[in-house]
Amino acid sequence: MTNKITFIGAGNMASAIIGGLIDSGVTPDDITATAPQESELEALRTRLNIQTQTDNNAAASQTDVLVLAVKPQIMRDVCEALSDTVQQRSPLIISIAAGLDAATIDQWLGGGNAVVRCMPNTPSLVGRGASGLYANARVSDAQRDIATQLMEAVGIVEWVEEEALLDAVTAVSGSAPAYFFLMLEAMEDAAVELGLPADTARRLAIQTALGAATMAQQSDKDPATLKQNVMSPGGTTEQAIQHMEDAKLRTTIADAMQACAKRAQAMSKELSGH
Ligand SMILES: NC(=O)C1=CN([C@@H]2O[C@H](COP(=O)(O)OP(=O)(O)OC[C@H]3O[C@@H](n4cnc5c(N)ncnc54)[C@H](O)[C@@H]3O)[C@@H](O)[C@H]2O)C=CC1
Ligand SMILES: O=C(O)[C@@H]1CCC=N1
Repeated sequence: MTNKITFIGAGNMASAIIGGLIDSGVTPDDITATAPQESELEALRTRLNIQTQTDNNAAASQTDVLVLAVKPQIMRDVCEALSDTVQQRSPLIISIAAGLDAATIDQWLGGGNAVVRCMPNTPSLVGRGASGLYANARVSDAQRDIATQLMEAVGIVEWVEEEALLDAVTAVSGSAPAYFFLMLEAMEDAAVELGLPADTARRLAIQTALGAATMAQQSDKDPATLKQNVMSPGGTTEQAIQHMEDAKLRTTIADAMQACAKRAQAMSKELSGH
């Protein structure tokens, strides 16, 4: 990628993506990150050798790709302050903010922009991210490729052709690392109840999650078959799974994901004002 990329915001998600880009061979000199405080940028500059800037417009005026990586609640102010520069420079806009639609971002940036909306997740920090992407009508095929390359530097990319489906992406991957962390917490606690030391329980549970995910990824069998393969008739796993089914774990997961997607829709209304 020979484009200049600027990140507005240098927090968790921006630094994860920047780290991945550098690992994948992007020249640090081609990457700029901005934040209001020089102190936050200093660590990133020292660690990754990238360019940093406290002035968003100065950074945006030199860039081909502008990644908006600030919290959704301050996005309007940040975009409106950037709109003149963006109108002059016309970079590809990539917003990673939850619950803010492409049309609203475009409008805050003065209109007529190529906007990609991206829903990443925090495992991007370790190169195991999963991102859903949506492009508005102004985004060219070449710009889609740039967005794909950018997010593939930190994990897998899935494009959706309807913007509303990003709410489902938020439910199945954006927010979902937290579901698995909850499962790890609960398994560790239960194993301690069964007598194991907490650190032993944690290591075993984490390795098992990793192993199961790796098997699911590498096997040509679906998760239902892989589950069945662990369950000997009349054995131990059958007891555990029967308990989860009786407790309606599937319904709980479905309800949780519906609530997640609904919150993404509501945030969109609250933040865009329509
Ligand atoms: N954390 C997560 O799991 C996910 C977060 N997101 C989205 O990513 C975006 C960023 O989230 P995080 O990185 O977690 O937040 P964060 O709080 O770690 O980072 C926000 C960054 O914005 C900077 N900032 C604040 N005001 C600014 C301004 N006026 N100009 C430039 N930079 C400014 C902060 O200094 C900080 O570096 C959010 O919109 C969030 O919805 C999306 C998917 C997952
Ligand atoms: O909880 C949130 O709103 C953000 C978006 C997806 C993950 N974290």
